[in-house]
Amino acid sequence: MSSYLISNVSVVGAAPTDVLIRDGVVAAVGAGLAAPDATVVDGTGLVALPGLVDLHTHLREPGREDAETVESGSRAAALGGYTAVCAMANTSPVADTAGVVEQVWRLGREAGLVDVQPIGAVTVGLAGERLAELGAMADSAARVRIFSDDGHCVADPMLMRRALEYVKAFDGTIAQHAEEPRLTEGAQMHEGEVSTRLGLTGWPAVAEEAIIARDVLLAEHVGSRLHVCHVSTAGSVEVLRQAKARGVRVTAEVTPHHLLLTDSRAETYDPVYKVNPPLRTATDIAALRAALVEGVIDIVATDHAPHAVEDKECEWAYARPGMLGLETALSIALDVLGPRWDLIAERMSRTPARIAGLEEHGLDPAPGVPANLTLVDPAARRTIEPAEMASRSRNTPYARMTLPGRIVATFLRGEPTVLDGKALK
Ligand SMILES: NC(=O)N[C@@H](CC(=O)O)C(=O)O
Ligand SMILES: [Zn+2]
Ligand SMILES: [Zn+2]
Repeated sequence: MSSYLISNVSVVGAAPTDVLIRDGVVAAVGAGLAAPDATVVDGTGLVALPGLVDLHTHLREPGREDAETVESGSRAAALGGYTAVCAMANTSPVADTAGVVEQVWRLGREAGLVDVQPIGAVTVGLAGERLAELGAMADSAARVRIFSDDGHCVADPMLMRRALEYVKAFDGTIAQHAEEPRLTEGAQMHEGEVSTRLGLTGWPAVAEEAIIARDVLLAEHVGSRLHVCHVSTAGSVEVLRQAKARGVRVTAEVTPHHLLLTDSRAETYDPVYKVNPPLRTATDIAALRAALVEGVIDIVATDHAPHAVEDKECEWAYARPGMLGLETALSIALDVLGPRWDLIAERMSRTPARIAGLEEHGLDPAPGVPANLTLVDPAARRTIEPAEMASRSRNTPYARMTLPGRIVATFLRGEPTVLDGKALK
């Protein structure tokens, strides 16, 4: 295995030092390290972070390889500074058996760009009727610990209770897409002033908040771990705050787009802004940002949702919801939070790794630690060009926006997956 000496780099915002990587682990951290055999990577002006971990990624394989594959999504992730991603189960076939989660896990190993940790479905076919074989997925080579019907809500409270109870045996987590389906029938965007003006059916905040309120009570009742996907409203933050104050075992994520973009984007009728849950208001954004800083929201997760051109470049009502996220998440976080590196490391690497149980990830560079890390140039600014993205899809809401920060290099177990801003595989 090779050795790399990252010189003069700021580790999570601290004063510049050197980081020596050897045999897949961090061998030493300190100023003035000498290693004649090592390849030198000039870290001047760069910040080293523990490799980012995404708890919510759609890779579309199996089934929609035209939109994304495990390999193309892994490349997008590595370019975004990620060393691990959790792949959502709403593929075709659905990842509701040991066979499918093992296939996704194996494809991730073969691509070798990030660790791909499959998430298993909660219910068979995401149909919300009976539990999938959670135990078999947990025992499989993929060692599934997070289960989610994401894209759909586990709306039946009895099924949700059973799922929470079942995963408690192996300290698993149910990740809920919180959307009361009876309140969002035909919904096209956030229910509010803009939807009224545009005449589009609204997706009210209460459809999310009602499910989160129910689920934190269920999780409390059975003593299980609940994770709330893509929290998008100020009211959800208040429900989470109360639950956490009571000691409920709940964690929550917010996406980069819900921290930055408002429902006024729908005025363009450009379906690139159509997403579930929908873009909300400036008031919601302010509450989400504050909650993320405070820790009421634990992590940033991308909800990277690639869609083929024909599913996005059509009339708003027919377009599929979802937007790309992996290649822009760190830039949005930097834009929203500023250069608060410890906070960024906490919300985008350490805590998501802990929630997912990925023990080799989310660790700051220190001697003996697996060398999963990313180097960021905080001074760089780049203009987002959809055609230049590694994803097979083009549905980024940031096209032609100039964003701060650039990923210069990413290391997975001591080997670079990205160098000079370019993927090596
Ligand atoms: N976020 C979305 O709008 N879409 C996701 C599903 C989901 O995360 O709910 C997708 O799979 O496309
Ligand atoms: Zn979802
Ligand atoms: Zn999703």
